[in-house]
Amino acid sequence: MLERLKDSLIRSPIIKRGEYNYFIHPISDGVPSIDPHLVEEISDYISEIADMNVDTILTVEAMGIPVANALSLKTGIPLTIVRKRPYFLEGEVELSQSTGYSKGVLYINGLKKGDRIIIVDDVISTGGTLLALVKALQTIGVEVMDVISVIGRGDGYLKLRELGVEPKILVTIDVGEKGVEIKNVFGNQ
Ligand SMILES: O=P(O)(O)OC[C@H]1O[C@H](OP(=O)(O)OP(=O)(O)O)[C@H](O)[C@@H]1O
Ligand SMILES: Nc1nc2[nH]cnc2c(=O)[nH]1
Repeated sequence: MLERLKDSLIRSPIIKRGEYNYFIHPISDGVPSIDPHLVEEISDYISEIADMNVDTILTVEAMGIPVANALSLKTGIPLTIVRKRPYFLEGEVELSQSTGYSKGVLYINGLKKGDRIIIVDDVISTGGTLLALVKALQTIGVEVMDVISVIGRGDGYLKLRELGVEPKILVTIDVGEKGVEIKNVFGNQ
């Protein structure tokens, strides 16, 4: 399972962002191009393992969008995108995001107390993005039914356990200067 994802990951080129070994992959970067069959393989798999009894699929700009949109089209569930710029709408929630190589601010619009959602993102590394996002969602009173990341590296995902969330990571990798190795595939117990 997830053969296209695994095969494409082990071919990912690595660049340095400071000291950080950054892998470049279509799902996380849109580079060189995104194979729709790869996106379909991933969104099909997510629809089978996630709680899809939700009001909306939530993703984070930018690279969570291709997979989350495919899942939305497949299930007919609306897509909500957390943006990197404000809209100043009533109830907009601002949160700061940090990753292994960047810091930023995110803005949530369109969610209200009691909404049931799943979060779909492309990568979890330090866990900084999803930790801040889940904390903000919990203050709104949104019910986070599942957190899915297509790709996982490092142990940052453990931070989410402080919030009572166990993310479902489809493929866990190791990233060295030489390349990407597959560590685990979700469901491969
Ligand atoms: O677990 P973390 O260390 O937080 O890293 C994961 C985040 O990094 C990437 O986002 P980025 O802000 O690089 O933006 P992009 O999606 O626009 O590439 C990715 O889309 C995740 O949201
Ligand atoms: N493409 C990509 N996205 C990331 N997000 C966090 N770490 C990484 C990485 O190494 N590569």
